[in-house]
Amino acid sequence: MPRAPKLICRDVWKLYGPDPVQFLARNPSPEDAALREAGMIGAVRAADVEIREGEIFVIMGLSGSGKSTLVRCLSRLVEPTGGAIEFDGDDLLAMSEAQLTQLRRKKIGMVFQNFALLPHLTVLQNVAFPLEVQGAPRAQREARAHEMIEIVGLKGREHYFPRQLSGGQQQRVGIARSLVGAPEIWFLDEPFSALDPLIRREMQDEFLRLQGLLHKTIVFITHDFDEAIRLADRIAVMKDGRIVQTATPEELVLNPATGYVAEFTKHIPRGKVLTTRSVMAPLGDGPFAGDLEASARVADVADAVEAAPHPFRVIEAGRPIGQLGAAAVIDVLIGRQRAGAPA
Ligand SMILES: Nc1ncnc2c1ncn2[C@@H]1O[C@H](COP(=O)(O)OP(=O)(O)OP(=O)(O)O)[C@@H](O)[C@H]1O
Repeated sequence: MPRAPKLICRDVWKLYGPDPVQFLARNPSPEDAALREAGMIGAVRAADVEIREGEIFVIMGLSGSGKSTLVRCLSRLVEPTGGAIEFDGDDLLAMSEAQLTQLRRKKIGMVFQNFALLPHLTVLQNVAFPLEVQGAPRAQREARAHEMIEIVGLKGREHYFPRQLSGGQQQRVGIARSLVGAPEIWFLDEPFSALDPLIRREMQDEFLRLQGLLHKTIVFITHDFDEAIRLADRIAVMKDGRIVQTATPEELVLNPATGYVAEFTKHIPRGKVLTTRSVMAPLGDGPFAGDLEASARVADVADAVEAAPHPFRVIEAGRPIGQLGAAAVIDVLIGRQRAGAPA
């Protein structure tokens, strides 16, 4: 079902250099050479993004590609040089400082790579802090903070200080704090990149569990394509300030728009990304071993399909649309392409 757009940005630019607003007015769509000549850095260039309600939208790109600058433009922590941004249908760029402060306090939650906790406050005080800034009464803010601490699995550690917690636990505090004001949109800027790989994976699972409970609209920055495909509904790939492709993980792998995107997707195990829908064969007469959802990932159904004596039917919206047998699953898992095969 198509979801309503929550945040839309059109032709957003952020240039650093001498008099960027004037420069962009004179050159509405400057290419590399024009930027270089004028001594400009094109941190974000002509970004078009539509973030839909309830989706996990991942912005992926290497260091310096413009991810953080773009996300900061989306909350106007950085002032865009040009373009248009709408938040819930309101013109973000027309808002006053006071309106922006309200918006950031009430509707936006943020989590950062370095946790950004206040070292002299306890877990409880850190999590309750945004509500304190808003002037909520103590009992109310502590009750709400306790709720969030429990939801991120830190019950019992309310009175610890950040230095007494592991990195993963500190980030849980950061997550709880970002959620305490019940934001409508949640920005996470490389939240797990300071964590070691095992904890990082655990936190990704935890994040997906939380999203299953909370259904937030999420903008998640990462430079790690593996992380992006695990978490994303859609991914925008950035390079040199530009968004080179916005697509589902599956579309990125099947139809990379550029060689650059193809390079990123090359090492991804296809079974983790491809769905049964994109690798199924036309529906035969049976017999069938059972039914699979069209949106299920091949890796998740591989064991069942391989062990069964017959193919499975692939079902979409309650109707069979194709079939999937062991040979096709094995092709995906070992990366073998057959002539005429769908993927
Ligand atoms: N205040 C600034 N002044 C000048 N250039 C800047 C400024 N902020 C960012 N840039 C430049 O803009 C480009 C994009 O930076 P940005 O931090 O958005 O990239 P990123 O993809 O988030 O990188 P990272 O993953 O390393 O955080 C970089 O070339 C950076 O040097």
